[in-house]
Amino acid sequence: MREEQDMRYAKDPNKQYHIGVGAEEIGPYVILPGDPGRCEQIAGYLEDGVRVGQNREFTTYTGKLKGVKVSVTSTGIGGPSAAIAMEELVMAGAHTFIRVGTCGGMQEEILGGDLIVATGAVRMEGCSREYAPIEYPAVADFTLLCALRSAAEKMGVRYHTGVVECKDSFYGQHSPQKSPVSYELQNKWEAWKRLGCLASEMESAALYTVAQALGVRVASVLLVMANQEREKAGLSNPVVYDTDLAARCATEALQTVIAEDRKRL
Ligand SMILES: O=P(O)(O)O[C@H]1O[C@H](CO)[C@@H](O)[C@H]1O
Ligand SMILES: O=c1cc[nH]c(=O)[nH]1
Repeated sequence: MREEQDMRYAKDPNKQYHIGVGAEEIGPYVILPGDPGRCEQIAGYLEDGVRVGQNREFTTYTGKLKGVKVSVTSTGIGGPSAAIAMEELVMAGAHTFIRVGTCGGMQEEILGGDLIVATGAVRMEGCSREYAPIEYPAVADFTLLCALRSAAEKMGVRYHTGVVECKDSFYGQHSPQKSPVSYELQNKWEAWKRLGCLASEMESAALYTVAQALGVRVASVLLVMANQEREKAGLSNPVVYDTDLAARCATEALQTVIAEDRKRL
């Protein structure tokens, strides 16, 4: 685990430069939503969750689960800001992360409202390449995956486990035909589908790769917002925006992991 602090650019020597919070305010376990607007709702699942920082796209709440400090920090959209959040949280002492996000389904059996527990992520984004050669796989932590799957089972919700695809252009996913490189986007999308990718989103590949580089644990649980493949096939396409199910799954899983860590450490 990385222990040194890199505070060269911090305006306040006790706070990380971008996320605007320091070691005192951060727990070792962190839930990472993309949207800052989701932090308060997720913090509602913590004991005594209070807002401890806000800077740019990074909003942070901290409270407790099973008596252990747990934080919620938003990462914004895309790999670069997610990587910054993770790097600074690790420098502030965090070691275990669960991303709670939204995604778009890619296989016809995946419905809006389902959960995806992402075992791995296709690195079609740019950020992870600055942490590991492209041959290196973006995979989630196995303990966290098991805890997320058990939590989803316990909740009795529809969920799927498998690989998600990550890219940098949201509209390249949804309107690839408009892009000058449509030939590449469309051919790759077809390949990801044939390879069984469950859903598309933007941060897991970077987070999984950065976590490997820094020696920390991460996994993602994602709410399927909609499925463009169902729409294309003329099937019903429910659209669900509320990520509460994914947040509940993440907090349930974290409680298990905290209890296991307590026994182990
Ligand atoms: O809902 P969040 O966590 O932001 O995740 C997904 O939603 C955003 C795009 O709308 C991207 O960040 C994508 O990964
Ligand atoms: O379709 C979607 C939904 C959420 N996030 C994405 O990146 N794509």
